[in-house]
Amino acid sequence: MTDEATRLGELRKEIDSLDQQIMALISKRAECAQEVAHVKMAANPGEDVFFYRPEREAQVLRRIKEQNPGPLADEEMARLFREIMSACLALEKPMHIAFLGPIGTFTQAAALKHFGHSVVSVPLPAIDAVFREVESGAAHYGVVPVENSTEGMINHTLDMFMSSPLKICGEVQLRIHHHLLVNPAHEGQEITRIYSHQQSFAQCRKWLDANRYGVERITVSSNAEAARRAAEEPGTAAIAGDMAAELYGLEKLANSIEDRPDNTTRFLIIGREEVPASGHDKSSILVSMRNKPGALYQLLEPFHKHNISLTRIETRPSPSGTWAYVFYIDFEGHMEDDTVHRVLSEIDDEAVELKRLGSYPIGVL
Ligand SMILES: O=C(O)C(=O)C[C@]1(C(=O)O)C=C[C@@H](O)C=C1
Repeated sequence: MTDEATRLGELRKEIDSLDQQIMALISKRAECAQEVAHVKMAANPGEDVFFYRPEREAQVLRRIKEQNPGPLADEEMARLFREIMSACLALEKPMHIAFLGPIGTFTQAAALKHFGHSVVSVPLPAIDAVFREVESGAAHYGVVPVENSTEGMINHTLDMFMSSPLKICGEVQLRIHHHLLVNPAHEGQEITRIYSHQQSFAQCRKWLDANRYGVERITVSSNAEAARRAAEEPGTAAIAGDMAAELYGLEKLANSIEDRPDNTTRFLIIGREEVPASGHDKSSILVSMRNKPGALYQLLEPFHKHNISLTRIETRPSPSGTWAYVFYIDFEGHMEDDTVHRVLSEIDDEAVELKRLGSYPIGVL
């Protein structure tokens, strides 16, 4: 036997033994999670038990990232534990997650990044359909896009919160890479049409102008739908991501064509329950003020006075017409915190309406 073969043999034996230990530990962990489920059910007989604990999951993943000894990257290690927890939770209760579909969209990728792959993910055709599915109890949680670093807010999602009773239970960010995709079976055909979602066209506008100027751009309902059409129609291409490319067997004619290299979309997790504090949280509110001079100052002053960091403020037109304008505000902290409590009661004194959309762990993955 060569030296290489001997050494490889030793190392593989060690890997086999480590795998066995990892498997035994994961199985023990899964048994623990099953026991957690029994404890939860015994303590709340006949009630709707909350098996999924977003604040606990955030704490576990943060701890993993902090204590990771390497050589695996923190994100990689957290991803592995994300999947272990997802599988453990599925033993407690299989989760149904509604997302803005169809299958293969970035929203599905965000849902799987946040919840892991042991959930049942349910594609729905529109943002309001995702809200309805969760409101009715048909899905445990929903995932919808809320903002993109290149294109700004997804107003439809913001506006849904004006009328929906749902809470924001989490957030997840996804780096968005768009590719120009074609069906390899159509090779040699001149591309005369490009399909994509309106947001993706906007995120790749400069690249398209520089590289495919004059080619007809056809807006469709999602990137996945664009990929489906490109797979079927010769002489067409799609702008979509990896998941859609894989799903429809498309090939990359050009890779990562987004105009900004940091192109990122933030998604919200919507659910029916409020989330307790995880120790590193964010909150969201909707506020309408009277249309008078100094209204915006009055709204922001309590945040400044109590040293609370705002992470976003957006203005939206009022749906009813009785509100002059509506502000959507994200800030650091949890509504259980004393300071946040004080800020909100000061705003409440001045506002026409204050709606608490929820407090949730700042995205870990
Ligand atoms: O700690 C709990 O409450 C659990 O149910 C266990 C566990 C885990 O696997 O760590 C599983 C699911 C929850 O979402 C959070 C954590």
